[in-house]
Amino acid sequence: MKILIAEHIADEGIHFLKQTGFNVDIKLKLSREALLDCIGVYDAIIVRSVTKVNEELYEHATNLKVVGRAGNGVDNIEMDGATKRGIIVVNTPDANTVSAAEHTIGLMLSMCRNIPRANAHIKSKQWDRTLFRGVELMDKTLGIVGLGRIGSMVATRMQSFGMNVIAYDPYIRRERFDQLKVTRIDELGELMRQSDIVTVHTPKTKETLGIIGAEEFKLCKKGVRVVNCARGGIIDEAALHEALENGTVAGAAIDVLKDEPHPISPLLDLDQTVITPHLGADTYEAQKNVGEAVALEVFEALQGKLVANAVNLPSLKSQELEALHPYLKLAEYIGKIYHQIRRDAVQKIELIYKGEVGKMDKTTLTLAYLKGLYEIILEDSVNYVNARYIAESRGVTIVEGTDTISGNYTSSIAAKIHTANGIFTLEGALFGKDEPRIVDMNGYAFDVSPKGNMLLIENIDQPGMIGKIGLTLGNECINISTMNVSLSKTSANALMFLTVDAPVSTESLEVIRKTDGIKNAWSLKM
Ligand SMILES: NC(=O)C1=CN([C@@H]2O[C@H](COP(=O)(O)OP(=O)(O)OC[C@H]3O[C@@H](n4cnc5c(N)ncnc54)[C@H](O)[C@@H]3O)[C@@H](O)[C@H]2O)C=CC1
Ligand SMILES: O=C(O)CCC(=O)C(=O)O
Repeated sequence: MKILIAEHIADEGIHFLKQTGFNVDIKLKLSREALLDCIGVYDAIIVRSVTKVNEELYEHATNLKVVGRAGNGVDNIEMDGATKRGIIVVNTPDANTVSAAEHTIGLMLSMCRNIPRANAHIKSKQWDRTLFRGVELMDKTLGIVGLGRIGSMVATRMQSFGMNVIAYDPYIRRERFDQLKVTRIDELGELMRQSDIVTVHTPKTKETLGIIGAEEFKLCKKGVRVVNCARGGIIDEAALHEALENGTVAGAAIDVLKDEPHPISPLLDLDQTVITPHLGADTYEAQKNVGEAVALEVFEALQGKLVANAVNLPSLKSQELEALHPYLKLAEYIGKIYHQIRRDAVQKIELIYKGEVGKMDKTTLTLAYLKGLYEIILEDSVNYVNARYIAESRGVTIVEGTDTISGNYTSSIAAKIHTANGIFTLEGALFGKDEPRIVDMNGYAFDVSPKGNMLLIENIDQPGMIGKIGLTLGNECINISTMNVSLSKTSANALMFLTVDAPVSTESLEVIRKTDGIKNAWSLKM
Protein backbone atom coordinates (compact mmCIF):
# COMPACT_ATOMS: atom_id res chain seq x y z
CA MET A 1 0.00 0.00 0.00
CA LYS A 2 1.23 3.52 -0.81
CA ILE A 3 0.51 6.58 1.29
CA LEU A 4 1.10 10.17 0.19
CA ILE A 5 1.63 12.73 2.93
CA ALA A 6 0.79 15.94 1.07
CA GLU A 7 0.91 18.39 3.99
CA HIS A 8 3.13 18.45 7.03
CA ILE A 9 2.26 16.15 9.93
CA ALA A 10 4.25 15.42 13.09
CA ASP A 11 7.22 13.01 12.89
CA GLU A 12 5.49 10.65 15.34
CA GLY A 13 2.77 9.98 12.74
CA ILE A 14 5.24 9.54 9.88
CA HIS A 15 7.34 7.18 11.97
CA PHE A 16 4.29 5.10 12.87
CA LEU A 17 3.25 4.70 9.25
CA LYS A 18 6.76 3.82 8.08
CA GLN A 19 7.09 1.03 10.63
CA THR A 20 3.84 -0.56 9.45
CA GLY A 21 5.67 -1.52 6.27
CA PHE A 22 3.57 0.77 4.08
CA ASN A 23 5.31 2.76 1.41
CA VAL A 24 5.18 6.36 2.63
CA ASP A 25 6.02 9.32 0.38
CA ILE A 26 6.24 12.81 1.81
CA LYS A 27 5.65 15.37 -0.93
CA LEU A 28 4.84 18.71 0.65
CA LYS A 29 3.91 21.79 -1.39
CA LEU A 30 3.35 19.87 -4.63
CA SER A 31 1.84 22.00 -7.39
CA ARG A 32 -1.73 21.02 -8.22
CA GLU A 33 -0.60 19.56 -11.55
CA ALA A 34 2.12 17.49 -9.89
CA LEU A 35 -0.37 16.22 -7.29
CA LEU A 36 -2.89 15.20 -9.95
CA ASP A 37 -0.11 13.53 -11.93
CA CYS A 38 1.09 11.34 -9.08
CA ILE A 39 -2.05 10.65 -7.02
CA GLY A 40 -3.08 7.68 -9.18
CA VAL A 41 -0.57 5.33 -7.55
CA TYR A 42 -1.57 6.07 -3.96
CA ASP A 43 -3.97 4.13 -1.71
CA ALA A 44 -4.17 6.94 0.84
CA ILE A 45 -3.48 10.66 1.05
CA ILE A 46 -2.95 12.67 4.22
CA VAL A 47 -3.76 16.38 4.07
CA ARG A 48 -4.38 19.32 6.38
CA SER A 49 -6.58 22.26 5.42
CA VAL A 50 -4.88 23.50 2.25
CA THR A 51 -5.14 20.60 -0.25
CA LYS A 52 -8.47 20.52 -2.05
CA VAL A 53 -9.60 16.91 -2.17
CA ASN A 54 -12.33 17.27 -4.75
CA GLU A 55 -13.89 15.66 -7.83
CA GLU A 56 -10.89 16.67 -9.95
CA LEU A 57 -8.55 14.86 -7.58
CA TYR A 58 -10.81 11.80 -7.27
CA GLU A 59 -10.87 11.43 -11.04
CA HIS A 60 -7.07 11.05 -11.04
CA ALA A 61 -6.96 9.03 -7.81
CA THR A 62 -7.89 5.67 -9.26
CA ASN A 63 -6.42 3.66 -6.34
CA LEU A 64 -7.45 5.94 -3.52
CA LYS A 65 -9.12 4.22 -0.56
CA VAL A 66 -8.53 6.59 2.34
CA VAL A 67 -8.27 10.35 2.82
CA GLY A 68 -6.71 11.23 6.17
CA ARG A 69 -7.45 14.78 7.33
CA ALA A 70 -4.85 15.70 9.91
CA GLY A 71 -7.17 18.01 11.79
CA ASN A 72 -10.83 18.71 12.29
CA GLY A 73 -12.61 20.77 9.57
CA VAL A 74 -13.30 18.79 6.40
CA ASP A 75 -14.53 21.66 4.24
CA ASN A 76 -11.57 21.09 1.88
CA ILE A 77 -12.77 17.52 1.21
CA GLU A 78 -15.69 16.77 -1.09
CA MET A 79 -17.61 14.13 0.81
CA ASP A 80 -20.13 12.86 -1.77
CA GLY A 81 -17.39 12.13 -4.30
CA ALA A 82 -15.51 10.12 -1.68
CA THR A 83 -18.58 8.24 -0.45
CA LYS A 84 -19.78 7.08 -3.84
CA ARG A 85 -16.30 5.78 -4.64
CA GLY A 86 -16.03 4.00 -1.30
CA ILE A 87 -13.19 6.27 -0.17
CA ILE A 88 -13.09 6.55 3.60
CA VAL A 89 -12.46 10.03 4.95
CA VAL A 90 -11.01 10.10 8.47
CA ASN A 91 -10.21 13.12 10.61
CA THR A 92 -8.97 13.86 14.12
CA PRO A 93 -11.71 16.01 15.64
CA ASP A 94 -10.54 15.94 19.27
CA ALA A 95 -6.82 16.17 18.79
CA ASN A 96 -6.49 19.95 18.43
CA THR A 97 -9.50 21.26 20.35
CA VAL A 98 -7.51 22.63 23.29
CA SER A 99 -5.07 24.43 21.01
CA ALA A 100 -7.85 25.99 18.92
CA ALA A 101 -9.70 27.12 22.08
CA GLU A 102 -6.53 28.59 23.59
CA HIS A 103 -5.69 30.36 20.33
CA THR A 104 -9.18 31.86 20.26
CA ILE A 105 -8.63 33.23 23.75
CA GLY A 106 -5.14 34.46 22.84
CA LEU A 107 -6.59 36.32 19.86
CA MET A 108 -9.37 37.77 22.01
CA LEU A 109 -6.93 39.14 24.59
CA SER A 110 -4.55 40.40 21.92
CA MET A 111 -7.40 42.26 20.25
CA CYS A 112 -8.81 43.71 23.46
CA ARG A 113 -5.41 44.93 24.69
CA ASN A 114 -3.90 45.82 21.29
CA ILE A 115 -0.93 43.60 22.05
CA PRO A 116 0.32 43.00 18.48
CA ARG A 117 0.34 46.71 17.60
CA ALA A 118 1.92 47.65 20.92
CA ASN A 119 4.57 45.00 20.38
CA ALA A 120 5.37 46.32 16.89
CA HIS A 121 5.45 49.86 18.31
CA ILE A 122 8.01 49.21 21.03
CA LYS A 123 10.11 47.07 18.73
CA SER A 124 10.39 50.09 16.48
CA LYS A 125 12.03 51.76 19.52
CA GLN A 126 9.06 53.99 20.39
CA TRP A 127 7.31 54.49 23.77
CA ASP A 128 3.84 56.00 23.64
CA ARG A 129 1.36 54.47 26.08
CA THR A 130 -1.57 56.61 24.95
CA LEU A 131 -2.07 54.73 21.70
CA PHE A 132 -3.04 51.27 22.95
CA ARG A 133 -5.67 51.63 25.68
CA GLY A 134 -7.74 48.48 25.72
CA VAL A 135 -10.87 47.04 27.29
CA GLU A 136 -11.36 44.45 30.05
CA LEU A 137 -13.17 41.19 29.55
CA MET A 138 -14.62 41.04 33.06
CA ASP A 139 -18.40 41.60 33.20
CA LYS A 140 -18.62 41.75 29.40
CA THR A 141 -20.93 39.47 27.45
CA LEU A 142 -19.32 36.89 25.22
CA GLY A 143 -21.58 35.54 22.46
CA ILE A 144 -20.54 32.14 21.15
CA VAL A 145 -21.93 30.90 17.84
CA GLY A 146 -21.52 27.11 17.81
CA LEU A 147 -21.29 25.43 21.23
CA GLY A 148 -19.48 22.28 20.12
CA ARG A 149 -16.06 21.03 21.20
CA ILE A 150 -14.14 24.30 20.83
CA GLY A 151 -17.06 26.64 21.57
CA SER A 152 -17.78 24.94 24.89
CA MET A 153 -14.10 24.94 25.88
CA VAL A 154 -13.91 28.68 25.15
CA ALA A 155 -17.11 29.15 27.19
CA THR A 156 -15.85 27.53 30.38
CA ARG A 157 -12.45 29.18 30.17
CA MET A 158 -13.91 32.66 29.60
CA GLN A 159 -16.29 32.25 32.55
CA SER A 160 -13.19 32.22 34.73
CA PHE A 161 -12.41 35.68 33.33
CA GLY A 162 -15.72 36.85 34.79
CA MET A 163 -17.47 37.04 31.43
CA ASN A 164 -21.19 36.50 31.02
CA VAL A 165 -21.32 33.74 28.39
CA ILE A 166 -24.28 33.34 26.04
CA ALA A 167 -24.46 31.06 23.00
CA TYR A 168 -26.47 30.35 19.88
CA ASP A 169 -26.46 26.73 18.70
CA PRO A 170 -29.85 25.35 17.71
CA TYR A 171 -28.42 21.85 17.36
CA ILE A 172 -27.28 21.45 20.97
CA ARG A 173 -29.58 20.17 23.73
CA ARG A 174 -30.72 22.59 26.42
CA GLU A 175 -29.18 20.34 29.11
CA ARG A 176 -25.73 20.96 27.64
CA PHE A 177 -26.19 24.73 27.99
CA ASP A 178 -27.29 24.22 31.61
CA GLN A 179 -24.35 21.92 32.28
CA LEU A 180 -21.95 24.57 30.93
CA LYS A 181 -23.82 27.39 32.72
CA VAL A 182 -24.15 29.15 29.38
CA THR A 183 -27.31 31.13 28.55
CA ARG A 184 -29.06 29.69 25.53
CA ILE A 185 -30.08 32.27 22.92
CA ASP A 186 -32.64 31.11 20.37
CA GLU A 187 -31.97 33.70 17.66
CA LEU A 188 -28.62 34.72 16.23
CA GLY A 189 -29.90 38.32 16.01
CA GLU A 190 -30.52 38.36 19.77
CA LEU A 191 -26.99 37.10 20.43
CA MET A 192 -25.62 39.90 18.23
CA ARG A 193 -27.71 42.48 20.17
CA GLN A 194 -26.48 41.34 23.59
CA SER A 195 -22.78 40.59 22.95
CA ASP A 196 -19.71 42.73 23.56
CA ILE A 197 -17.57 40.08 21.86
CA VAL A 198 -18.83 37.51 19.36
CA THR A 199 -16.78 34.40 18.59
CA VAL A 200 -17.72 31.83 15.95
CA HIS A 201 -17.07 28.09 16.35
CA THR A 202 -19.22 26.38 13.73
CA PRO A 203 -18.07 24.26 10.81
CA LYS A 204 -18.16 25.97 7.41
CA THR A 205 -21.37 24.79 5.79
CA LYS A 206 -23.92 26.26 3.37
CA GLU A 207 -25.83 27.42 6.41
CA THR A 208 -22.92 29.04 8.26
CA LEU A 209 -21.10 30.66 5.34
CA GLY A 210 -21.61 34.41 5.88
CA ILE A 211 -23.85 33.70 8.90
CA ILE A 212 -22.56 36.95 10.34
CA GLY A 213 -22.89 39.64 7.68
CA ALA A 214 -24.10 43.21 7.13
CA GLU A 215 -27.58 42.54 8.59
CA GLU A 216 -26.16 41.01 11.77
CA PHE A 217 -23.70 43.88 12.27
CA LYS A 218 -26.63 46.31 12.14
CA LEU A 219 -28.03 44.65 15.29
CA CYS A 220 -24.82 44.90 17.32
CA LYS A 221 -23.86 47.24 20.14
CA LYS A 222 -21.58 49.92 18.72
CA GLY A 223 -18.00 48.90 19.39
CA VAL A 224 -18.63 45.12 19.38
CA ARG A 225 -15.57 42.95 18.79
CA VAL A 226 -15.52 39.71 16.80
CA VAL A 227 -13.31 36.61 16.68
CA ASN A 228 -13.10 33.97 13.95
CA CYS A 229 -10.85 31.02 14.72
CA ALA A 230 -13.15 28.59 12.88
CA ARG A 231 -13.27 29.00 9.09
CA GLY A 232 -12.77 31.92 6.72
CA GLY A 233 -16.05 33.33 5.43
CA ILE A 234 -18.25 32.37 8.41
CA ILE A 235 -18.01 36.07 9.22
CA ASP A 236 -18.51 37.78 5.86
CA GLU A 237 -15.18 39.53 5.22
CA ALA A 238 -16.53 42.41 3.10
CA ALA A 239 -19.27 43.19 5.64
CA LEU A 240 -16.74 43.00 8.47
CA HIS A 241 -14.40 45.35 6.63
CA GLU A 242 -17.23 47.86 6.20
CA ALA A 243 -18.31 47.53 9.85
CA LEU A 244 -14.74 48.07 11.05
CA GLU A 245 -14.34 51.13 8.82
CA ASN A 246 -17.59 52.72 10.00
CA GLY A 247 -16.86 51.97 13.66
CA THR A 248 -19.74 49.53 14.30
CA VAL A 249 -17.10 46.89 15.04
CA ALA A 250 -14.18 48.07 17.17
CA GLY A 251 -11.91 45.13 16.54
CA ALA A 252 -11.63 41.76 14.83
CA ALA A 253 -9.34 38.86 15.70
CA ILE A 254 -9.01 36.37 12.92
CA ASP A 255 -7.11 33.13 12.37
CA VAL A 256 -8.80 32.01 9.18
CA LEU A 257 -9.45 33.77 5.88
CA LYS A 258 -11.80 33.07 3.00
CA ASP A 259 -9.00 32.85 0.44
CA GLU A 260 -6.34 30.95 2.40
CA PRO A 261 -3.53 30.37 1.92
CA HIS A 262 -3.29 33.66 -0.03
CA PRO A 263 -2.90 36.69 2.24
CA ILE A 264 -5.05 39.01 0.13
CA SER A 265 -7.94 40.03 2.40
CA PRO A 266 -8.63 43.79 2.79
CA LEU A 267 -8.85 43.06 6.52
CA LEU A 268 -5.07 42.78 6.56
CA ASP A 269 -4.74 46.52 5.95
CA LEU A 270 -6.71 47.68 8.99
CA ASP A 271 -5.20 48.60 12.37
CA GLN A 272 -8.26 47.24 14.19
CA THR A 273 -7.57 43.65 13.15
CA VAL A 274 -5.33 41.02 14.71
CA ILE A 275 -4.70 38.27 12.17
CA THR A 276 -2.77 35.00 12.31
CA PRO A 277 -2.14 32.61 9.39
CA HIS A 278 -4.38 29.71 10.54
CA LEU A 279 -2.39 28.86 13.65
CA GLY A 280 -5.25 27.55 15.79
CA ALA A 281 -3.92 24.00 15.77
CA ASP A 282 -0.26 24.90 15.59
CA THR A 283 1.12 23.77 18.91
CA TYR A 284 3.56 20.94 19.52
CA GLU A 285 0.94 19.13 21.56
CA ALA A 286 -1.85 19.39 19.00
CA GLN A 287 0.37 18.46 16.08
CA LYS A 288 1.71 15.42 17.93
CA ASN A 289 -1.85 14.35 18.79
CA VAL A 290 -3.11 14.99 15.27
CA GLY A 291 -0.15 13.28 13.56
CA GLU A 292 -0.40 10.17 15.70
CA ALA A 293 -4.18 10.00 15.43
CA VAL A 294 -4.35 10.42 11.66
CA ALA A 295 -1.57 7.89 11.09
CA LEU A 296 -3.32 5.24 13.18
CA GLU A 297 -6.68 5.90 11.53
CA VAL A 298 -5.28 5.75 8.00
CA PHE A 299 -3.50 2.50 8.87
CA GLU A 300 -6.68 0.95 10.28
CA ALA A 301 -8.89 2.20 7.47
CA LEU A 302 -6.47 0.77 4.88
CA GLN A 303 -6.89 -2.58 6.58
CA GLY A 304 -10.66 -2.35 6.10
CA LYS A 305 -11.39 -1.76 9.78
CA LEU A 306 -14.27 0.39 10.90
CA VAL A 307 -12.63 3.57 12.20
CA ALA A 308 -14.25 5.67 14.94
CA ASN A 309 -13.53 9.01 13.25
CA ALA A 310 -14.57 8.11 9.72
CA VAL A 311 -16.38 11.24 8.61
CA ASN A 312 -18.50 9.63 5.91
CA LEU A 313 -19.73 6.91 8.26
CA PRO A 314 -22.03 7.12 11.27
CA SER A 315 -19.94 8.42 14.13
CA LEU A 316 -19.06 5.93 16.85
CA LYS A 317 -16.99 6.18 19.97
CA SER A 318 -14.27 3.54 20.21
CA GLN A 319 -15.97 1.80 23.20
CA GLU A 320 -19.20 1.57 21.18
CA LEU A 321 -17.25 0.15 18.28
CA GLU A 322 -15.73 -2.52 20.48
CA ALA A 323 -19.16 -3.57 21.84
CA LEU A 324 -20.59 -3.57 18.33
CA HIS A 325 -17.84 -5.68 16.80
CA PRO A 326 -19.32 -9.22 17.27
CA TYR A 327 -22.69 -8.02 15.97
CA LEU A 328 -21.03 -6.43 12.94
CA LYS A 329 -19.45 -9.80 12.17
CA LEU A 330 -22.82 -11.50 12.53
CA ALA A 331 -24.56 -8.96 10.25
CA GLU A 332 -21.82 -9.31 7.64
CA TYR A 333 -22.07 -13.13 7.65
CA ILE A 334 -25.83 -12.99 7.19
CA GLY A 335 -25.34 -10.59 4.30
CA LYS A 336 -22.77 -12.84 2.64
CA ILE A 337 -25.04 -15.83 2.19
CA TYR A 338 -27.80 -14.62 -0.15
CA HIS A 339 -25.83 -14.02 -3.35
CA GLN A 340 -23.88 -17.25 -2.88
CA ILE A 341 -27.17 -19.11 -3.20
CA ARG A 342 -29.44 -16.91 -5.31
CA ARG A 343 -28.91 -14.59 -8.23
CA ASP A 344 -32.32 -12.88 -8.21
CA ALA A 345 -31.96 -9.10 -8.00
CA VAL A 346 -32.81 -7.75 -4.58
CA GLN A 347 -35.75 -5.32 -4.47
CA LYS A 348 -36.20 -4.79 -0.78
CA ILE A 349 -34.38 -5.81 2.38
CA GLU A 350 -36.03 -5.92 5.77
CA LEU A 351 -33.68 -6.22 8.70
CA ILE A 352 -35.14 -6.86 12.12
CA TYR A 353 -32.81 -6.49 15.07
CA LYS A 354 -34.15 -8.64 17.90
CA GLY A 355 -33.40 -8.53 21.60
CA GLU A 356 -30.20 -6.88 22.88
CA VAL A 357 -28.89 -6.00 19.42
CA GLY A 358 -31.98 -3.83 18.92
CA LYS A 359 -30.44 -1.36 21.39
CA MET A 360 -27.26 -1.01 19.33
CA ASP A 361 -26.37 1.24 16.40
CA LYS A 362 -28.58 -0.15 13.63
CA THR A 363 -27.22 2.18 10.96
CA THR A 364 -23.76 0.68 11.25
CA LEU A 365 -25.09 -2.88 11.58
CA THR A 366 -27.06 -2.43 8.37
CA LEU A 367 -23.90 -1.17 6.67
CA ALA A 368 -22.15 -4.37 7.77
CA TYR A 369 -25.01 -6.48 6.36
CA LEU A 370 -24.93 -4.59 3.04
CA LYS A 371 -21.15 -4.85 2.88
CA GLY A 372 -21.46 -8.63 3.26
CA LEU A 373 -24.24 -8.80 0.67
CA TYR A 374 -22.39 -6.87 -2.03
CA GLU A 375 -18.89 -8.18 -1.28
CA ILE A 376 -19.92 -11.43 -2.94
CA ILE A 377 -20.59 -9.73 -6.27
CA LEU A 378 -18.44 -6.58 -6.07
CA GLU A 379 -15.53 -7.89 -3.98
CA ASP A 380 -13.14 -5.22 -2.66
CA SER A 381 -14.94 -2.30 -4.24
CA VAL A 382 -17.57 -2.35 -1.51
CA ASN A 383 -16.90 -1.20 2.02
CA TYR A 384 -18.69 0.40 4.97
CA VAL A 385 -18.60 3.78 3.28
CA ASN A 386 -20.30 2.97 0.00
CA ALA A 387 -22.39 -0.12 0.90
CA ARG A 388 -25.61 1.83 1.42
CA TYR A 389 -24.92 4.01 -1.60
CA ILE A 390 -24.51 0.86 -3.72
CA ALA A 391 -27.79 -0.60 -2.45
CA GLU A 392 -29.69 2.63 -2.99
CA SER A 393 -28.22 3.22 -6.43
CA ARG A 394 -29.56 -0.24 -7.37
CA GLY A 395 -33.01 0.87 -6.24
CA VAL A 396 -33.05 -1.42 -3.20
CA THR A 397 -35.40 -0.34 -0.39
CA ILE A 398 -33.96 -0.93 3.05
CA VAL A 399 -36.24 -1.20 6.05
CA GLU A 400 -34.87 -1.58 9.57
CA GLY A 401 -36.88 -2.56 12.62
CA THR A 402 -36.46 -3.86 16.13
CA ASP A 403 -38.21 -6.51 18.13
CA THR A 404 -37.76 -6.68 21.88
CA ILE A 405 -38.62 -10.39 21.75
CA SER A 406 -35.76 -12.46 20.40
CA GLY A 407 -37.11 -15.98 20.81
CA ASN A 408 -34.49 -18.39 22.11
CA TYR A 409 -31.58 -15.99 21.73
CA THR A 410 -30.36 -12.89 23.56
CA SER A 411 -29.75 -11.21 20.23
CA SER A 412 -30.54 -12.11 16.66
CA ILE A 413 -30.73 -10.42 13.27
CA ALA A 414 -33.39 -11.53 10.81
CA ALA A 415 -33.04 -10.58 7.13
CA LYS A 416 -35.91 -10.81 4.67
CA ILE A 417 -34.94 -10.28 1.05
CA HIS A 418 -37.72 -9.53 -1.43
CA THR A 419 -37.14 -10.36 -5.10
CA ALA A 420 -39.32 -10.69 -8.19
CA ASN A 421 -39.30 -14.46 -7.55
CA GLY A 422 -40.23 -14.47 -3.90
CA ILE A 423 -38.78 -13.95 -0.46
CA PHE A 424 -35.57 -15.32 1.03
CA THR A 425 -35.17 -15.27 4.80
CA LEU A 426 -32.17 -15.82 6.99
CA GLU A 427 -31.68 -15.33 10.70
CA GLY A 428 -28.43 -15.24 12.62
CA ALA A 429 -27.92 -15.13 16.37
CA LEU A 430 -25.00 -14.38 18.62
CA PHE A 431 -24.08 -17.21 20.99
CA GLY A 432 -22.02 -16.35 24.05
CA LYS A 433 -20.17 -13.09 23.64
CA ASP A 434 -19.01 -13.35 20.08
CA GLU A 435 -20.03 -16.57 18.33
CA PRO A 436 -22.19 -15.95 15.27
CA ARG A 437 -24.62 -18.72 14.28
CA ILE A 438 -27.08 -19.20 11.45
CA VAL A 439 -30.28 -20.25 13.17
CA ASP A 440 -32.84 -20.19 10.39
CA MET A 441 -32.91 -20.17 6.61
CA ASN A 442 -36.22 -20.03 4.78
CA GLY A 443 -37.95 -21.78 7.69
CA TYR A 444 -35.28 -24.49 8.16
CA ALA A 445 -33.92 -24.37 11.71
CA PHE A 446 -30.14 -24.61 12.11
CA ASP A 447 -27.33 -24.13 14.55
CA VAL A 448 -24.43 -23.45 12.21
CA SER A 449 -21.18 -21.55 12.81
CA PRO A 450 -20.55 -19.71 9.57
CA LYS A 451 -16.85 -20.02 8.89
CA GLY A 452 -14.34 -20.77 6.17
CA ASN A 453 -15.46 -23.00 3.31
CA MET A 454 -18.99 -24.34 3.49
CA LEU A 455 -21.36 -26.39 1.43
CA LEU A 456 -25.11 -26.04 1.41
CA ILE A 457 -26.96 -29.05 0.06
CA GLU A 458 -30.66 -29.44 -0.64
CA ASN A 459 -31.73 -33.06 -0.80
CA ILE A 460 -34.79 -35.27 -0.63
CA ASP A 461 -35.39 -36.35 2.93
CA GLN A 462 -35.07 -40.12 2.57
CA PRO A 463 -33.07 -42.78 4.42
CA GLY A 464 -29.39 -43.11 3.56
CA MET A 465 -28.85 -39.56 2.28
CA ILE A 466 -26.24 -38.56 4.86
CA GLY A 467 -24.16 -41.66 4.01
CA LYS A 468 -24.52 -40.98 0.30
CA ILE A 469 -23.42 -37.36 0.65
CA GLY A 470 -20.47 -38.43 2.84
CA LEU A 471 -19.44 -40.95 0.20
CA THR A 472 -19.75 -38.47 -2.71
CA LEU A 473 -17.71 -35.87 -0.85
CA GLY A 474 -15.16 -38.52 0.11
CA ASN A 475 -14.82 -39.53 -3.54
CA GLU A 476 -14.23 -35.86 -4.38
CA CYS A 477 -11.57 -35.73 -1.61
CA ILE A 478 -13.66 -33.20 0.35
CA ASN A 479 -13.06 -33.46 4.07
CA ILE A 480 -16.11 -32.63 6.21
CA SER A 481 -15.54 -30.87 9.57
CA THR A 482 -19.14 -30.26 10.63
CA MET A 483 -22.57 -31.20 9.33
CA ASN A 484 -25.91 -29.71 10.31
CA VAL A 485 -29.15 -31.13 8.87
CA SER A 486 -32.59 -29.56 8.99
CA LEU A 487 -35.84 -31.07 7.76
CA SER A 488 -38.53 -29.09 6.04
CA LYS A 489 -41.76 -28.71 7.98
CA THR A 490 -43.79 -28.42 4.78
CA SER A 491 -42.12 -30.67 2.16
CA ALA A 492 -40.14 -33.87 1.81
CA ASN A 493 -36.86 -31.92 1.51
CA ALA A 494 -33.94 -31.33 3.82
CA LEU A 495 -31.16 -28.73 3.89
CA MET A 496 -27.67 -29.52 5.05
CA PHE A 497 -24.90 -27.06 6.00
CA LEU A 498 -21.40 -28.55 5.96
CA THR A 499 -18.10 -27.01 6.91
CA VAL A 500 -15.33 -28.36 4.69
CA ASP A 501 -11.55 -28.15 4.79
CA ALA A 502 -11.00 -26.61 1.36
CA PRO A 503 -12.98 -24.76 -1.30
CA VAL A 504 -15.19 -27.09 -3.33
CA SER A 505 -14.37 -26.93 -7.03
CA THR A 506 -17.04 -26.32 -9.69
CA GLU A 507 -16.42 -29.87 -10.99
CA SER A 508 -16.96 -31.46 -7.57
CA LEU A 509 -20.06 -29.34 -7.08
CA GLU A 510 -21.44 -30.71 -10.37
CA VAL A 511 -20.78 -34.28 -9.23
CA ILE A 512 -22.57 -33.58 -5.92
CA ARG A 513 -25.54 -32.02 -7.73
CA LYS A 514 -25.89 -35.12 -9.95
CA THR A 515 -25.94 -37.52 -6.99
CA ASP A 516 -29.21 -39.34 -6.65
CA GLY A 517 -31.49 -37.63 -4.11
CA ILE A 518 -29.57 -34.35 -4.13
CA LYS A 519 -31.60 -31.47 -5.54
CA ASN A 520 -29.01 -28.70 -5.43
CA ALA A 521 -25.69 -27.75 -3.88
CA TRP A 522 -23.87 -24.50 -3.35
CA SER A 523 -20.33 -23.78 -2.30
CA LEU A 524 -20.10 -20.91 0.20
CA LYS A 525 -17.13 -18.87 1.37
CA MET A 526 -17.62 -17.06 4.68
N1 LIG B 1 -8.30 27.57 13.45
C1 LIG B 1 -7.96 26.33 13.55
O1 LIG B 1 -6.81 25.97 13.40
C2 LIG B 1 -8.98 25.31 13.88
C3 LIG B 1 -10.27 25.51 13.48
N2 LIG B 1 -11.20 24.56 13.74
C4 LIG B 1 -12.57 24.85 13.30
O2 LIG B 1 -13.34 25.23 14.43
C5 LIG B 1 -14.71 24.99 14.16
C6 LIG B 1 -15.36 24.30 15.34
O3 LIG B 1 -14.76 23.05 15.58
P1 LIG B 1 -15.36 22.06 16.70
O4 LIG B 1 -15.77 22.84 17.89
O5 LIG B 1 -14.40 20.96 16.87
O6 LIG B 1 -16.64 21.53 15.94
P2 LIG B 1 -17.92 20.82 16.57
O7 LIG B 1 -18.53 20.04 15.49
O8 LIG B 1 -17.58 20.17 17.85
O9 LIG B 1 -18.87 22.06 16.91
C7 LIG B 1 -19.49 22.83 15.93
C8 LIG B 1 -20.80 23.33 16.51
O10 LIG B 1 -21.38 24.22 15.56
C9 LIG B 1 -22.78 24.05 15.67
N3 LIG B 1 -23.45 24.59 14.49
C10 LIG B 1 -23.52 24.04 13.26
N4 LIG B 1 -24.25 24.85 12.45
C11 LIG B 1 -24.63 25.90 13.20
C12 LIG B 1 -25.40 27.05 12.94
N5 LIG B 1 -25.92 27.30 11.73
N6 LIG B 1 -25.60 27.95 13.93
C13 LIG B 1 -25.08 27.74 15.16
N7 LIG B 1 -24.34 26.65 15.47
C14 LIG B 1 -24.13 25.75 14.50
C15 LIG B 1 -22.95 22.56 15.83
O11 LIG B 1 -24.21 22.25 16.38
C16 LIG B 1 -21.81 22.22 16.76
O12 LIG B 1 -22.22 22.23 18.10
C17 LIG B 1 -14.73 24.19 12.86
O13 LIG B 1 -15.00 25.08 11.79
C18 LIG B 1 -13.32 23.68 12.73
O14 LIG B 1 -12.96 23.43 11.40
C19 LIG B 1 -10.91 23.43 14.42
C20 LIG B 1 -9.64 23.18 14.84
C21 LIG B 1 -8.55 24.09 14.58
O1 LIG C 1 -3.54 23.10 11.20
C1 LIG C 1 -4.34 22.66 10.40
O2 LIG C 1 -4.11 21.79 9.61
C2 LIG C 1 -5.74 23.21 10.41
C3 LIG C 1 -6.42 22.94 11.67
C4 LIG C 1 -7.84 23.16 11.49
O3 LIG C 1 -8.29 24.16 11.02
C5 LIG C 1 -8.75 22.07 11.80
O4 LIG C 1 -8.31 21.08 12.38
O5 LIG C 1 -9.93 22.22 11.45
